Amino acid sequence: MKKIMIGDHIVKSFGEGDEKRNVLDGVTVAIDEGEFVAVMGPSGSGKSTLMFALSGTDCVDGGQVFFDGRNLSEFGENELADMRRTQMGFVFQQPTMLKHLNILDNIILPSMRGSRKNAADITAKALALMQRVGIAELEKRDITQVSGGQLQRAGICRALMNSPKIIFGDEPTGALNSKSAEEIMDIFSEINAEGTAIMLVTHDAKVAARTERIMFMRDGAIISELTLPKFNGMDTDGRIGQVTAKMREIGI
Ligand SMILES: Nc1ncnc2c1ncn2[C@@H]1O[C@H](COP(=O)(O)OP(=O)(O)OP(=O)(O)O)[C@@H](O)[C@H]1O
Repeated sequence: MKKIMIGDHIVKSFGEGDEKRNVLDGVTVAIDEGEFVAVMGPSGSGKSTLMFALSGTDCVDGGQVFFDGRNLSEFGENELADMRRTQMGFVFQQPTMLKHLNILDNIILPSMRGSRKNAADITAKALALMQRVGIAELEKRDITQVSGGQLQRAGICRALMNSPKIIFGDEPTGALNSKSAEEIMDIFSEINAEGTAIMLVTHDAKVAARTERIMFMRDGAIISELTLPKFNGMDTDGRIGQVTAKMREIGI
């Protein structure tokens, strides 16, 4: 299977002089095309830092990162930003949206920038995505007039606008109630079933149990992994049980 993302002995440090410490301490990780992975670990173990390093959002202090076969260090700053915008999707705990724009405009705005596609095509794509995730009727709504779950669906639409090869999600269900979280995970499962790789950082065993490989981090290193069959809607409790048992075993 071709690797879409490779991190080879990534080192990332913060601080200066005596205060300097490695938040990622030589992490090696590879994600297959179309794979669905989760990263778990205690607060401060380096999960988000790993995600930012792999996505080229932050530069690394050591090691190398490859996306789709290309070393990120070969990219200029603009090219890297362009690649992130067109080939990667990002979903955060709280989608950052502009208050003076409605939901639809927030979804299409990043795609309008520097795009060769015309505005009508971009809008049509956004409306199709909104339909798909169940928020079609909210296109003209203000972002303050929708629920957290609806806003997160809009965030997912925005992330999908350019048909990315990989989606990075940092606690995408962290601010949602359990029903909304499950619905959002259903959407991620669907997106993954269509071939998009997904990497989610999560503290939630229920979320991780929907993926097919969980990397467990502690102190800037991946200390263990758990692989599961691709989720097909069955045996949810058994999968959650496996994740929690593994967490207990490694003391997370
Ligand atoms: N820009 C920064 N400057 C200095 N230290 C940082 C910076 N970003 C992260 N850190 C430190 O790096 C460590 C790892 O942070 P990171 O956000 O990756 O952890 P995490 O595992 O995602 O935690 P959480 O589950 O709480 O989100 C933490 O100790 C954090 O304080």
